[in-house]
Amino acid sequence: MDINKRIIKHFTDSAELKLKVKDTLAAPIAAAAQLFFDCVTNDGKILCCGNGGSAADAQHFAAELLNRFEIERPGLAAVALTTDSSVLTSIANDYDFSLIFSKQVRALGLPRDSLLAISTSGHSPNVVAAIHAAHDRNMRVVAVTGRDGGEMASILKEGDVSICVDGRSTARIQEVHLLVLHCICDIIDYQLMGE
Ligand SMILES: O=C(CO)[C@@H](O)[C@H](O)[C@H](O)[C@H](O)COP(=O)(O)O
Ligand SMILES: [Zn+2]
Repeated sequence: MDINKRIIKHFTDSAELKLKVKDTLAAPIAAAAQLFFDCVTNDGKILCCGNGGSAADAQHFAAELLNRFEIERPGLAAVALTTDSSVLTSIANDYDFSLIFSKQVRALGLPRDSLLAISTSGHSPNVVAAIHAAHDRNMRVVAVTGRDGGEMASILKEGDVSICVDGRSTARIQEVHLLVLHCICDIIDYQLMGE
């Protein structure tokens, strides 16, 4: 395949996956936006985690809530658990990499807070552990996953929200995840400020 054809296939595959899942994901995306809206308007904060590209997504979402998305509004309480290298390296060094997020959730999480847990496989042990920690802290969870949702989808509780992108490629799933997170930002802004 020549390079131009490869590039066009990436664009086509990405657009096709977005169109394939849009109807199925509309309801869970709306539910996630409502959960986070209720959280941040009741003195709660959103803790966000994921690995690799999903760590970038967690940071991207936290920045758009804490600072701004597309309109002017008050900053909203969201924190990425992926950014403090001292915290991350000390937990991984002294305990285990699988605990880098859950230890932060146990230390920072309150029942009025919520967790955004992102994983394309749904199987990353540190994200799974963060969900268990959030449940132990009586927090609600929004799981943004791919494929069949993996272990993450199976451990969610009543009141949590599962947004599972039915795709096979990690990159394509991540591209839908970013759109999902932008939809959530837009709905929260709309609920707060109107058109
Ligand atoms: O961005 C990419 C691939 O597009 C990678 O960095 C990817 O996020 C990493 O391999 C992650 O460790 C994958 O973890 P997960 O999505 O299965 O939880
Ligand atoms: Zn990537």
